[in-house]
Amino acid sequence: MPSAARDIPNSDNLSRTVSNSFNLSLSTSPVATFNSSSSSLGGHKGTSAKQLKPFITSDIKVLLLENVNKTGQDILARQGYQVEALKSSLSEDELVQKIRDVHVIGIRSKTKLTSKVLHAAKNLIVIGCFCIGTNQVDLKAAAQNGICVFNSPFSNSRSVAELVIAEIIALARQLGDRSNELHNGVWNKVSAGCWEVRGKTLGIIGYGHIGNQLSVLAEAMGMRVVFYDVVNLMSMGTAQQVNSLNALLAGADFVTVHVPELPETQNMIGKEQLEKMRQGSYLINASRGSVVDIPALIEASKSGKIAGAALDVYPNEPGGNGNYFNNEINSWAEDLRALKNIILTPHIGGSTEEAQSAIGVEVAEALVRYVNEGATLGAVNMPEVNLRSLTLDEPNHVRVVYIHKNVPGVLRKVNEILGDHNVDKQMTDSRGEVAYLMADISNVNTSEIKDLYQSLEDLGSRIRTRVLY
Ligand SMILES: NC(=O)C1=CN([C@@H]2O[C@H](COP(=O)(O)OP(=O)(O)OC[C@H]3O[C@@H](n4cnc5c(N)ncnc54)[C@H](O)[C@@H]3O)[C@@H](O)[C@H]2O)C=CC1
Ligand SMILES: O=C(O)CCC(=O)C(=O)O
Repeated sequence: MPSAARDIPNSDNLSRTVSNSFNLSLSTSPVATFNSSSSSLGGHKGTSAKQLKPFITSDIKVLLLENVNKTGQDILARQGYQVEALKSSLSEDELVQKIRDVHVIGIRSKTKLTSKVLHAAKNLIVIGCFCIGTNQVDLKAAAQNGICVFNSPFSNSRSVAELVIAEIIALARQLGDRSNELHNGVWNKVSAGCWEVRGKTLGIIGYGHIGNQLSVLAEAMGMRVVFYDVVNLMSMGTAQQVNSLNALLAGADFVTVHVPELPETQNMIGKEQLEKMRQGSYLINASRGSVVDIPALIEASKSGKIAGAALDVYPNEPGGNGNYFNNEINSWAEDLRALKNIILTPHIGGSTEEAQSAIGVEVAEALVRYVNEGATLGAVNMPEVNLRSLTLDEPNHVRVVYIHKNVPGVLRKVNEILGDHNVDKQMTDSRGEVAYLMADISNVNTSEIKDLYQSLEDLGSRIRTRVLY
């Protein structure tokens, strides 16, 4: 346990030595939070004020699922938090049980944090998605419960782009089939239907972090690149933006999809779109399983319209390694497995040592900053609010974090409460229905902290109050 954790007294004998435990950097001492239950960091409304006490770092319970990289586990453990790391995901029912005591949860793409799970998560203050996609989390329900969500927006983009490059060449040369045949002892030296990629056109749907990287790599191999995106974007190299999905589908030899999972991207590539693609072209999907209609792809492959495809993502993905990918999980799985020149990978686009290590650091640091200092920089469901860290020459300071409903008149009431003290700095911002206020106030007597906390808790607009010091 770090020394700072030992320095932080309980609420019954708060002493000013607490000020010495202000966070100076992420790698040093943590800052305590004034809680609304003995094990929470500002629980849901309705918890008993009698149990108020500041947390010590070893009170913080962190649950990491889906084999979060050791870099991230170590950063959280070094803070003195209790870290439990599991290799697989958990089902909704298992999560509802397990998440009750947890303050911080770290997941990857498979764990579904639904509104039912979040409702059971009475102590949860923050979610770390150790990946790019955040579609697996009900972001709105999280915000409404005062739970901040972080992700890693681009640490695995390059890894995905490199996988797609490998797949473009592998599909063009039917590498998967030749390798399978020879593994089965069959020598089948053919050139029919095998191509160089030089001079071919790559169509990228969704020209974001991954699409950009891919664009550069594909041009370096002599491919022509066109892209379609809902936003007008600057092209990398000599890539050209086209103004419709249909134009992209009709003009590309290889089509690759890199859009987020959204209502608009559901079955974005279905029967109609596959019909618009060039005869003998190829489709790659490493975005989300909901984006491509797989039964339609199976038909297009059987008819020869599509010469090959690479899929890294699926509608229902097994929760952990070793589970079968068969018709019980997706009714078309066995049909898909039987097709020629279809590369099937188990959602490994971002699975490289480099990407996972970088994601571990990035997301764990964001979680620590949020738990210890209340900073929401980079949050995907809350406004971005930050104040410089408190320093040792600011004794008797308290940092107040107040997450509230974004309705008129709240700031006036909050400032009436804070106004009894000296407000040194304050920042507030809103995002949709939720607003986030952070204030550093000085000359606060320890005896006043409980009242300050309770006054904020009693406001009708309150979603979550935290007092860090
Ligand atoms: N297979 C894997 O392991 C991985 C999969 N992913 C998936 O890839 C997706 C894309 O990742 P990034 O490139 O980092 O995201 P990004 O957010 O940087 O780029 C997405 C692009 O798609 C565009 N877009 C959104 N809706 C669209 C629509 N309806 N039509 C056309 N364009 C649209 C956006 O404007 C944006 O330019 C992620 O959301 C995630 O689901 C990400 C990382 C790893
Ligand atoms: O492997 C993972 O953690 C998920 C990768 C992914 O799909 C993402 O980053 O969105």
